[in-house]
Amino acid sequence: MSTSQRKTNLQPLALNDDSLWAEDGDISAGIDLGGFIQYLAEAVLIVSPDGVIECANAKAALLLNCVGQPLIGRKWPEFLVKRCQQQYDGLVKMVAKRILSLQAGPTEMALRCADNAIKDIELSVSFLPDPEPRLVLVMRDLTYYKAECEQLRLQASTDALTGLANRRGFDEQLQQQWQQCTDARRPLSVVIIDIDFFKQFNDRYGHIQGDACLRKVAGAIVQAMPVDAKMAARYGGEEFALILPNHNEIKALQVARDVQQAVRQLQFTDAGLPASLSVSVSQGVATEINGQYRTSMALLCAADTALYRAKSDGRDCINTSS
Ligand SMILES: Nc1nc2c(ncn2[C@@H]2O[C@H](COP(=O)(O)OP(=O)(O)OP(=O)(O)O)[C@@H](O)[C@H]2O)c(=O)[nH]1
Repeated sequence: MSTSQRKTNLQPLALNDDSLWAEDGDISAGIDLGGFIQYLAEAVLIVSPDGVIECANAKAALLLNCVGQPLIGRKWPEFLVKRCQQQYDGLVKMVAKRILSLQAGPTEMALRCADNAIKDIELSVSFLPDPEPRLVLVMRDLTYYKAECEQLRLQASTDALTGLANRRGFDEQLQQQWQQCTDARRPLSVVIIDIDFFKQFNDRYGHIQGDACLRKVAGAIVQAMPVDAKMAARYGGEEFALILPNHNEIKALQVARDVQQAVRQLQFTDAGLPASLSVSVSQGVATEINGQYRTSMALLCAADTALYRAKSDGRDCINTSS
């Protein structure tokens, strides 16, 4: 390939192609790289192989929270958090040994900006071998993207009506707690809580009031939860569930009694419903303590069976799997 072809056609060539380094031709000859990168939409730095910043565009200064401060001559890796400095050094070493191709990334890294703010970025590194090796770093700010991902992750595991965790959040947390408690041979209890005669409530007062009732019951459950409980979730329509790590059956039963009391005391007069109206819940409790359940799902099934018995025992009561 002629030098003139290479000037206009920057393909990802292999770095172990010795001709790239041996030739005298300047791949960027005629291009004012410092001026050129000012026109780019991305944050771009041009650095020497030992990390000294030679050019930076305005977007890069903005990303590094360095506007109005000198960037040229500073060591670029100092803007990376420690773990990423090692990662970046490794990358450059591989380039020096010509293991990597001309481009690397995008790789997720974290910046420590001039004002010490930490920013997640995606970094792409391209290598300009001629006339002397330089690295072109393109950085994309992931702050907005990460916040949005976190927001979506939270939404995906939250019940919109009550603000409690939903079934997905519950299942994930139960699996985690199951692992931790069984590994450490500590007890783990689950409680399933079901509102009694909720269909009648809906039929009599309407679904809007039914929704308000679900929110009130959720609030009562949260209020009754001990601080070391791991999660209260809306498990289904009018069903809730608790994950109680380090709770043996006696402790879990006490939590269920507290929930029972908190729900019994709920008032609905603020919603214009009769002062005499009360709501109750039936609950099933199951505890894993000595390996009697093989999986978290088996533990949950046992709590569900106990709940079923509480319903047939007349409701507003608590049953255990033992
Ligand atoms: N308002 C409202 N109602 C719901 C929601 N999800 C489920 N439900 C209602 O919950 C009721 C559950 O009825 P059932 O399964 O018969 O249970 P129940 O009437 O509580 O009877 P028992 O559980 O046997 O005491 C149904 O009427 C559903 O429509 C919801 O998000 N909002």
